[in-house]
Amino acid sequence: MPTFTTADVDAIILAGGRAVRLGGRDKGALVYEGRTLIERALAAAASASHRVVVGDPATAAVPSGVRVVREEPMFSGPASAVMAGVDALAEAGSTATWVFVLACDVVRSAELTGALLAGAERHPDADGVVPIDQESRRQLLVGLYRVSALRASRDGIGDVANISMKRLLEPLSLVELPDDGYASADVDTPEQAQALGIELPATAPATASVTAPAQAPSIADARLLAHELGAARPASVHRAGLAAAAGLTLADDVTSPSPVPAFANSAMDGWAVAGNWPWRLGEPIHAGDDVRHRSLEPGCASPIMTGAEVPAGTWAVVRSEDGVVAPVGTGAGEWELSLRPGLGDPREGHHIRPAGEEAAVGEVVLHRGEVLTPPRLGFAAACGCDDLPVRVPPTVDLVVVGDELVASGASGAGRIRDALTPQLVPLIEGAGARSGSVGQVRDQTADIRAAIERSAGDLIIVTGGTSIGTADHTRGVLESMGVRVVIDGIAMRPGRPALVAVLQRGTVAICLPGNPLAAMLAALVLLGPMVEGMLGRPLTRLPLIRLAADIPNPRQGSLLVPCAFGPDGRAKPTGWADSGMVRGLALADTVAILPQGGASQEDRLPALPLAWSRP
Ligand SMILES: Nc1nc2c(c(=O)[nH]1)N[C@H]1C(S)=C(S)[C@@H](COP(=O)(O)OP(=O)(O)OC[C@H]3O[C@@H](n4cnc5c(N)ncnc54)[C@H](O)[C@@H]3O)O[C@H]1N2
Ligand code: MOO
Repeated sequence: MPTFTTADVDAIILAGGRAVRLGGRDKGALVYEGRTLIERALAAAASASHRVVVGDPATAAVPSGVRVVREEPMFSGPASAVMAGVDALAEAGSTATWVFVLACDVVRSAELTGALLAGAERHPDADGVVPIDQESRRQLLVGLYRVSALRASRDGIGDVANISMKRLLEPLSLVELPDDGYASADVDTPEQAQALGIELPATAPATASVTAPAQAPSIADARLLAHELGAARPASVHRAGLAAAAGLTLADDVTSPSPVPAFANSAMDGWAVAGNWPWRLGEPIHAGDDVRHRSLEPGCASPIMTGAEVPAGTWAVVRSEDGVVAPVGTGAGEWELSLRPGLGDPREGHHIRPAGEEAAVGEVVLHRGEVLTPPRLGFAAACGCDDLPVRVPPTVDLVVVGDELVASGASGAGRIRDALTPQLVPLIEGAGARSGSVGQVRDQTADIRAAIERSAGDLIIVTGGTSIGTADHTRGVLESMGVRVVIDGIAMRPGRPALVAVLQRGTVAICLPGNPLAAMLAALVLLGPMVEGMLGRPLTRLPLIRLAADIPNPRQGSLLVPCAFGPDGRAKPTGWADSGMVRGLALADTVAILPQGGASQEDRLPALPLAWSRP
């Protein structure tokens, strides 16, 4: 039983921030999947007792009955807006214990509200529940908070204008709710809006071409964008036999065609027994025997093998080491079974695996989006499945650009051995995609364009030529092809100049810088999430690691550092980590993501996992 009902819960929709990165547009009025962001947030809190929007009363379009209030002073920040909402709810006569705070730009908050309520029910002493995203950031603007705790915090602080949400929530004891699917992500940039298909009214230029200025997304945002872009691709589905399905992704939920186990069976070698002992011994039962026409009479026992079906009437199974068989009376060829001295009567069902213990007929046993691991294939077989609905892995074509590159032998005399193809092809396969055509092309606009146009892949990876040198043509080629750019640079080094664009025919192109470490790091950020999206898998959460020593990062954006784990489990830089190098990553177990400003040994840092390395 819920400890509180939704009548105890109000909602504050935050819709009044200055959307600076969106060119100052009114975020609440943007339309996602047919509804404005304010409408979506209100719908996410549809069951709330009272709902209030904190935004601009002059422009916010809300249904009748929903109040719009404004924080004082205007634009004094989210904490101030939340408390304006709390006051407005009290004025409206609400006495609810809990309040949802939903920023309208968290377009998928509806996916979280149920879990937030459940979290508050599970933790009755908590002051709030907040999602924690894949980069271990608390998403405070899509939370459920105890109203009295918010008020008490404000009373302690005094003026909440321009204080952070973190500060307002400091005294609250919050429970974290893992948000594995990025449902708590907000729409901050034109790229994110575009990736979601949100049209931006023309108050400011949206990113229309490769050269349009755009803010480089963080690694977290780049992963999210790549995943969303992948997920937007139409799914291709087929049925695969179990052997062929290994490692593929389920396209649909799978229900069990039979109960597991299909029949009640013995968990031990011993005797099936019925009634009181001593039991008279009957015919043995072997695994595979059909016992539908047999039944065990009271006072009888049948020797039974592990896994054999127990006949009707069986009370329990006695293990072979727990029973003693002796001739009956003077020994007329009949035998009886007794329990060893000191053992109590068997309890009903002892050592019997009941039918349907693991799965019932028709029960969903495997879920859409799950990868078919060896144990899941075994489970599918046990359920009686012969083939499964799976997603067809996307094909990824690789175009390696560079006049100087050679495919074999040593570098020298202006020739550089191609060090990317040998690592990108297995990276593609390891991500769950199929490697398609692999070709090297010259630094010529026409050649690069022809390679991209020829590709029949679901995704094209182009390496090299992303920079601004006279021989760097990749950007120009894309521009001339009228692509839609989704990512133009990632706020990280090495790997900053990566580009993600959607061709007019809908195929996605990932352009990686030519420097080998930069290319691999950008590929590690973008490729896995994009393929996960294409396969209908959730976005993998980044693992958290600890450093062996502090590492500074005085420059802008994240610094990516290939590291090896020491015996103490701490990550130590491998060295050889300049953008043009290849050795450092070859020695690495993980890649630490250092935020701007650096990180200390105390921090738990997100890292790019390397699928081939030990954890
Ligand atoms: N004036 C500026 N120059 C550069 C900038 C900049 O901002 N201003 N950015 C630098 C950064 S950061 C990177 S990363 C690189 C990106 O370069 P490109 O994507 O244009 O790549 P290329 O010029 O084609 O090659 C760079 C380097 O990598 C070698 N390479 C290329 N492909 C391979 C391969 N398959 N295997 C091995 N090595 C490869 C190539 O020979 C060059 O040495 O630009 C900086 N410059
Ligand atoms: O970003 Mo470049 O990728 O630093 O080397």
